[in-house]
Amino acid sequence: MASSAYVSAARYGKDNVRVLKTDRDAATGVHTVTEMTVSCLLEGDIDVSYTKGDNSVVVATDSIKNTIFITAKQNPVNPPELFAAILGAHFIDTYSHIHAANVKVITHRWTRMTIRGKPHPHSFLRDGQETRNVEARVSRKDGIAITSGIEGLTVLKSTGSAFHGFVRDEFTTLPETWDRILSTDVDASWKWKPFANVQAVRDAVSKFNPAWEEAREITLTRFAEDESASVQNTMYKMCEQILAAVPDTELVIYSLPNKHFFELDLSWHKGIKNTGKDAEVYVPQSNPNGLIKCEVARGSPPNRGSHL
Ligand SMILES: O=c1[nH]c(=O)c2[nH]c(=O)[nH]c2[nH]1
Repeated sequence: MASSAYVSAARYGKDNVRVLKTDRDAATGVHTVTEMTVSCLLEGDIDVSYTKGDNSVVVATDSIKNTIFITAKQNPVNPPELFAAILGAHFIDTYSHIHAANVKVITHRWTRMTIRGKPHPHSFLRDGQETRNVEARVSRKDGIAITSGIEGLTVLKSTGSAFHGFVRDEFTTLPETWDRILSTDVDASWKWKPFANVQAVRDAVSKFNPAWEEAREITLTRFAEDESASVQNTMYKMCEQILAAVPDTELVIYSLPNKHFFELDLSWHKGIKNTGKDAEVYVPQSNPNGLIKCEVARGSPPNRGSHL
C-alpha cells in the first residue's frame, strides 16, 4: 500500500523485569538485598523493523532482559543511578545502530529487621510501598540524563493545614478551612545536571544516596512542620529546599494527590457534634482527588519548560 506515513518516534524493549540481588559479606555474614523492577527501551535506526518487518535491526526484548540480569550480576546495583547508567551505556556501546537507551529502575523497600533489639544479618521487611526510582536516558549524542526520585511515600497530618482565600463563584461549594487533614502519596524527583558518560556518573557516585536521603528528609520535615496554606505552597517549599541542599540538580518535580478526608455531620443522631472543632470521625475519600504538580528550576523566569 502506498503510504505517506513514516515512523516519527519509536522505542522498544523489556518492561517490568524483576530482579533481586543479594550481597553477602563473607567476613561479617551480613547480607543485603536489593529488589528492582527494571524497564529498558531502546531507540535508534530501527524504523525498518516497523515499516518493512526487517528484524535484522532488532535486539530481541528477550536479549534485553538477559542483559539486565547479566549486568546486575557483573556490576553493583547500588546506587541505582550508576546501575541504570551502566545498563544503558551497554546498549549504545554494543550496537552501533542503537543510539539511546531509556532505563528505569524502581527499587523496592527491603528494610533490615531489628530482632531482639539488634539488626538482623539476613532478614528484611517490606515497610511500605514507597520506592526509590531512577530514570536514565543514555544517548550517543547527549550523554547521560538522570532523574532520581521517590514514589509512593504516603503521609498524613491531622492539623497544620489550611485552605482559604480561593476563588468563590457560582461553581463553589467548598467551605474555607483553617484546619484540615492533609494527606498525599509523595512522588518527588530531581533531575541531575547532564553527565558526559558512565565515568562521570562513577565520579558522582557518592552524591546519589545522600541526595535521596536529603530529599526524603526534606519532604517529611516540611510536610510535618509547615503551616500549610495549600498543597501548592508546601510542595514549592520542598522543591526550593531540595535545590538548595543538592547542588548538582537542575530541577525538582513534585506530583501530589490531595487525598481528601471529609468531615461527617452526625448531628442527626442525638445531636452529636462531629464538625469543625468537634470533628473526630472523618470519611476518607478514594476518588476523586486533587492532583497538584510543579517543577521548580534554578534561577529566574522566563526559563519555563515542562517535564510534568
Ligand atoms: O491545597 C489545596 N489546593 C487546591 O488547589 C485545592 N482545591 C481544593 O478543592 N482543595 C484544595 N487544597
